[in-house]
Amino acid sequence: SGHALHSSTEQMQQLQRSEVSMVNNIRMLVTDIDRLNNVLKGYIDSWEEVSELLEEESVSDPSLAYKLLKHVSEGWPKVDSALMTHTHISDIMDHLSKRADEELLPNSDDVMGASEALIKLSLIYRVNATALAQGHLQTEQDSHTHISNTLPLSVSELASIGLVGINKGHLGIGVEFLQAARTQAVAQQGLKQQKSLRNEDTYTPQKLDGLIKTAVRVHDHVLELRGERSLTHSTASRPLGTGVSGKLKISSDIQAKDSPDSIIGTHYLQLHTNETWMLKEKDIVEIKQTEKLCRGEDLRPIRELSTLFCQYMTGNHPWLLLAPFKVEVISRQPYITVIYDLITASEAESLWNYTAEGLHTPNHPMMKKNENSTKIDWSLKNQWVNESDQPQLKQVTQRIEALANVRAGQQHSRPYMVANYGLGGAYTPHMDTFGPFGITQDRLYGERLATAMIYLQAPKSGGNTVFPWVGAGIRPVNFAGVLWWNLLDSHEYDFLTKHAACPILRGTKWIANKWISYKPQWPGRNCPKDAAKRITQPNI
Ligand SMILES: O=C(O)CCC(=O)C(=O)O
Ligand SMILES: [Fe+2]
Repeated sequence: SGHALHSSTEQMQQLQRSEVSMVNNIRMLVTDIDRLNNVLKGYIDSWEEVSELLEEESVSDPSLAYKLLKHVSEGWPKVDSALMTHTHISDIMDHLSKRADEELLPNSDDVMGASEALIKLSLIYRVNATALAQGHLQTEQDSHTHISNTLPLSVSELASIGLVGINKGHLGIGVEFLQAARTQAVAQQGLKQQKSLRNEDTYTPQKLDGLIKTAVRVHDHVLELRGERSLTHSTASRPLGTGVSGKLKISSDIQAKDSPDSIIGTHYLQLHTNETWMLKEKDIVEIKQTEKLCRGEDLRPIRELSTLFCQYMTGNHPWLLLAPFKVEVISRQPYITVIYDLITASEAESLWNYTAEGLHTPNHPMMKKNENSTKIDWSLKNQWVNESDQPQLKQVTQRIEALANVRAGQQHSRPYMVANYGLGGAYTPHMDTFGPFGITQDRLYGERLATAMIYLQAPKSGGNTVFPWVGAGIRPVNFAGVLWWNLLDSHEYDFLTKHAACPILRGTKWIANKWISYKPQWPGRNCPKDAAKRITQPNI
């Protein structure tokens, strides 16, 4: 198995740095070998000139003797000094040959991971495959179309990505990439004929036509049978083939008429008691709402949005009277806030620098199964960091403690989880809690009462944190924290806190999570007066 380099942009940057130095070494090696090669070849040539004339007794011939002596006396010092470079050559070769043992190198799994990432990005941000082929990253975000530059993709790259898409069940995207490959192949065919070049691409327009025809047939069939989207597949909203569109009934259209645009808040909680809906519809709605939020939509009605506000807050802590935090209320129920400048730039930087060397693929206890067996998928690498390893974390904890009126220090909770996302890095919808369906728990500190998540580095584009059942999302901002309460004041789970990280489109995303545990809060907090009543606003 590989090192899953694609699941951490930090490790891909490390690879890029090492690649630059490796290629520089290879350049030096080639120069040294060329020089040695030339000198040795010159010596051979010079010898061959002399040796052609040489016969058994011929060194007694004065001119020949002269030539022989000159050949060796002038040539050998050059050979000798050229041979001196062999230590340099073997040093470089030594260095290069150790790379595979000492460094994480990508393999075909990483290329597959990168293809899947491109498919995921296309699906969620509605990337235009034809534009992407030509080096324009055209996406839909914040309800607008964004265009930026990227590298153009070749016919065979487009075709392989398209086939990965189809194999992974993303038929609409797959067909789009195959069509983009075909357009490119046709354009290049003309060009190649002009230059009378041989067509070396294995994907000819004819071959792609065949692939597209089959893929379109499968696409339309799946759309008819299964609809537009499930956890395991996606299609375009309309059939792609000609002729069938008339008789096709489109299930998502019918569904759209009967159900509200979005199912959020108490409406969702009411549906919780309906077992059939929970089994059949919940995951689809969740994924669709997550994807809308990732594109920057807000799913809530204006009447709810109009109750939100920003404010300086102290958490009633005297310490923070001097320097209150800028807090933005993202949602009142559940209570989700963004706390700006929760960490300083230098604290954030030293934390990710510290973590960069020790990143590893997390072993998520709920990786395989989660509530209703939805697969947890996260493309990130992480490390757990203690306050004693990074002393400035103590101050960060103190700020969280003061603002949220909790105990979150090293003796009251687990270390910070510092994570770096990968190519298209995302985290599918999940609760941060161990329960109610989880297989592990924290016997020492109890449930994760609240989550304080800090954006150490915000990606340039994509990577929002979204709450599909709240109908709200957060655009990451450098050094801001997001705080939410996973348990209600009645101590029950708040299912509305289910959240996801949208795939990163561009840039690097580093986060640090402090999970505030349940048990250590008992000495400092009152018991709930009314267990059945939701208490809307905890201390901040
Ligand atoms: O990165 C994000 O936006 C969310 C991260 C998250 O949900 C987690 O680490 O549990
Ligand atoms: Fe989470």
